[in-house]
Amino acid sequence: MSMLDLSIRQRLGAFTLDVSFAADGAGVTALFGRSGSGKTSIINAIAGLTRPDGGHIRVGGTTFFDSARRIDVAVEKRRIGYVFQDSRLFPHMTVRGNLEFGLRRVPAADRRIAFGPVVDLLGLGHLLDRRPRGLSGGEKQRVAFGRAILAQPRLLLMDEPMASLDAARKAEILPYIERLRDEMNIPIVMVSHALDEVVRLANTLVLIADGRVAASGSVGAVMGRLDLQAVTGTHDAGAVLDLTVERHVDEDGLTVLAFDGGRLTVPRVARAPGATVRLHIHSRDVVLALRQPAGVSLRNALAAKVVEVAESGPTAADVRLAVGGAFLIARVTRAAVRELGLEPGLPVVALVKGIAFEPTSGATARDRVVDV
Ligand SMILES: Nc1ncnc2c1ncn2[C@@H]1O[C@H](COP(=O)(O)OP(=O)(O)OP(=O)(O)O)[C@@H](O)[C@H]1O
Repeated sequence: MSMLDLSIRQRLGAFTLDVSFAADGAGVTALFGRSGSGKTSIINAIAGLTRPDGGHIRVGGTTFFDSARRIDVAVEKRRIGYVFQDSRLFPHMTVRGNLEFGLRRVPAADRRIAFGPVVDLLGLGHLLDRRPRGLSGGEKQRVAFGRAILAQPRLLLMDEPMASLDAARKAEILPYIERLRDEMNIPIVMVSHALDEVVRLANTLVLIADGRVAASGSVGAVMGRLDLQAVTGTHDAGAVLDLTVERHVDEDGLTVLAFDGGRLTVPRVARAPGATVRLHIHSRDVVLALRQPAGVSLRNALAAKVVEVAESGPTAADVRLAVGGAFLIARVTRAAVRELGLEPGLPVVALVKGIAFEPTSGATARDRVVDV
C-alpha cells in the first residue's frame, strides 16, 4: 500500500492540473518544478483546501477524495499538517501557546506524539515563553513545525518551508527537517524549487511541469535521467548515489563508501560504518575512459555501462551510465563521443573526481549529502 496515492484533474482558471503519482513508505516526497507548474495546487488538494474536478487522493489506507465514489472528507477530518513558507504563528500567544494549540486539537487518547519530545527534537525549550515577534525566521519555522506535528497529523505538507530564509538560516533548519523525517515517522510531502533541498531531504521525487508529472520515483532514479535538465532548467542537475559507510582509513583521513556498483573513497565522513551517505555527483565531475587507466591520481574508478547519449549543447553531450543498480551522468564533448565510440551498451570506466568534495553548508555529523 502506498503512503500517498494521488490522481487528480482540476481546472484552475486557465490552468489545468492533471497529475498522478504514488509515493511509498515514510520519508519525504518532494514536488519539484518551476514556478507556476502546479505544486502548491497539488498540496492544497491533498489538504482539502480545494476540490479537484475528478480523481482520487488516498493517504495510507484512507481515502480523502474519490470523485467516482463521491467521497470528499472535510479538511479538519483529514488530520493533515500544513507548514507554509511564512510560519503563520499566532502573534498573541507564546511559543508554548502556539505548540499547545496544535496538541489541543486532538483528544488526549489519540495523542501519539507528546509535547516534550517535540520540544527537544526542534530545540525549542529555551523559547517556550517568548512570543513569535522576537523570533528569527528559522526559529519561527521550527515552532510552526512543532505546532503542525503536535496536531498528530497523518501526513505533513510543507510548502517551500525554507523559501523565506537566507542561506545561513536554511542551513540551520535543514537538520531539523531531517530529524522530523527520521525520528517522527510521519510522511512528509514538500514543495520545493531548490534542487539542493530536494537532494538533501527527499526519498521520492516528483517532477512537475505545466500541471503534469514529468517524472516520479526514487531520487536516484529520477535524477539519473538526461531530460531532467530540460524540465527543471538546471544546468547540471547531476546524479545521486546512496552509499553505505564501509570503513574509515584513519591514517589517510579517508572514508570508503560502498554501493552495489562498487566503492568510492572520499575525505573522512563523520558517520559510523553502516550509516547511509548520499552523494550528489555533478556530470562535469565524471570522466570516461575505455579501460582502467594507469598512472592517474584519481582513485575513484567505477565499472559502468553506457545507457544513453544525448547532446546537451553545441559541443557537449551527456552520457547516462548504469553503475550497478544506480545511475551516473558524465558530461563529455561531442568529439569524445565520436572518438571513444560512446553508444548504448558500451562498457566504460567512470572516473569520479570525488576527492575534491566538501561537505555542504552547515556540516554536521548528521549531514547526509556531500557534493562530489
Ligand atoms: N484559484 C485559481 N484560479 C486561477 N488560477 C489559479 C488558481 N490557483 C492556481 N492558479 C494558477 O495555477 C498555476 C499553478 O499554480 P501553483 O501555485 O500551483 O504553482 P506552483 O508550482 O506552486 O508555483 P510557485 O512555485 O510559484 O508557488 C498558476 O498559473 C496559477 O496562477
